[in-house]
Amino acid sequence: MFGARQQTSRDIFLHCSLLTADEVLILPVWRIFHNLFRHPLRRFPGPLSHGASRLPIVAQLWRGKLVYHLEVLHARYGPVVRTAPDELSFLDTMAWKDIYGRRVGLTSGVPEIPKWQRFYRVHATKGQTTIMNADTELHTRLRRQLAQGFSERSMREQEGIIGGHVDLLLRRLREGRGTVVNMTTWYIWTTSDIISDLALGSSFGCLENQDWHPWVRQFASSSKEFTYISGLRMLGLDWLVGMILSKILTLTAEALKKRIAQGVERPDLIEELLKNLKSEQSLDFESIHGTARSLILAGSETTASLLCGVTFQLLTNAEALERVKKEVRSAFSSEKEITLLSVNSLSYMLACINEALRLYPPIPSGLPRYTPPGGAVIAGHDVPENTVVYIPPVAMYRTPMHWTDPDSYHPERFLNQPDFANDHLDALQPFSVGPRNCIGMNLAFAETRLILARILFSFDLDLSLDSVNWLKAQDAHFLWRKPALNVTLIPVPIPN
Ligand code: HEM
Repeated sequence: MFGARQQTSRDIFLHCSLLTADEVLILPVWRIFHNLFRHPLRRFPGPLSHGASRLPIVAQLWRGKLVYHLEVLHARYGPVVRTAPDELSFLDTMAWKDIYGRRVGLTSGVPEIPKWQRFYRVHATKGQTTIMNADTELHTRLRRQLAQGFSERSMREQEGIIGGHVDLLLRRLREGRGTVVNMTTWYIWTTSDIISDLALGSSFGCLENQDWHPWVRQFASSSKEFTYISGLRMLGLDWLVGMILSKILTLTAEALKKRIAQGVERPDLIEELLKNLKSEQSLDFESIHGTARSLILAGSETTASLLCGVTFQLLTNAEALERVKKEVRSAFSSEKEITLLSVNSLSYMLACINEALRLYPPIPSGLPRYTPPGGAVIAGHDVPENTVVYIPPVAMYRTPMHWTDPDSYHPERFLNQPDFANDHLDALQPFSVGPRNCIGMNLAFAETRLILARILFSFDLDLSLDSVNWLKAQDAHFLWRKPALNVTLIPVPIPN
């Protein structure tokens, strides 16, 4: 009996070692064979190596070069490319609506294509659900409750909070008169202070202290880690992710608890979520906390990138800089006149911002969706179920398929100039489209317009020599890894 048990254990051990060998050798070979010769996506164009395995894409992601790599692949293989065994990348403008623009709910009859959770779970703590990764039902609820905080009316009420931080930024920049300042840092500090004030009820205080808040510093330096985690998930190594996540995520729970304890009405982004905290419809604390953190993650680095991008483009395009300065300085006679509302009349400056979004989209990486049972039709292609699909923004915004002189900065393309009549302006969707598009778009535009107009009104700017190549070959780890953007600011005399 004992012998038989021993025999069984040995059998199991042998079997396990065979299985391991299987996994290491036979399964991958079989899988590669399957991916290349039997997989339903085999008819789509793309490099053999990418059709065989996801490793080449993950390697580019980890190197921070994926956004450029996708540009090269599309230039070589056309508007649809098989970028991994079960993955397609699209450059057709119709794909925006087909991938992201599905309507939720019975009236439309077409459900949304869900987010690819292997990618989206990365930003949550273990098991935590946020607006970014919630299923359709919870997402609809969260979005409805948050929408109020992002309405036109709320933004007018928030002007005091936003304006206060912008005033402080301008004061700090004046203090450094004539010296070289790193605008990357000032912009990140400003947008982080604004969004923390609006999402948590108290500001991180970076501008006040002229120093990094630990959370902001951690996020600014952790985008690379997020990409590593993302890649591990894509390769199916979730257990490793669990170990790493708990180390790099800091919780903002304390600030939120204080905001709840205050109990006051405040025109911020989470007022509506907190009002319902005690009702049956309410979300639990962790979901609110996760969502508040998502707001900060989504709203700080992105808006700072847009500000950096437009500043850099203007400082390297003298004609555009002169024209936008003239527009701003002739529209206002004092800083006080520059408000969230009044900046909307600056049509050339708005075109400059749009063109900066094209050449430097704050979210340069594709946002992956996963086709549901039955598959989907995308840009006229029948795509089978369980396929990862996305639009790669950098490739989309720089392809000659959609843009005249795509690598140069021409704000005029957004002002109906005949030279750019063949441009496909609807290819540019930096805030995405559909039910999961950016809820903070108006806020991002408002902050960017206000800050840019105030800076252009108050300073002459000069790019430092060491920042002339700021944009060239910047790595993208989901978000850009922005180096220092060094600029000299000369205060313009204030008119009497
Ligand atoms: C220039 C700045 C910004 C850009 C380019 C941008 C872009 C985007 C994009 C492309 C998405 C879709 C993400 C996806 O499909 O996974 C998104 C979602 C989101 N953004 Fe923004 N964003 C910006 C600023 C902001 C700001 C200031 C906030 C304010 C809190 C914000 C909050 C959000 C939220 C909460 C979502 C998720 C929406 C949902 O799932 O319903 N974003 N953003």
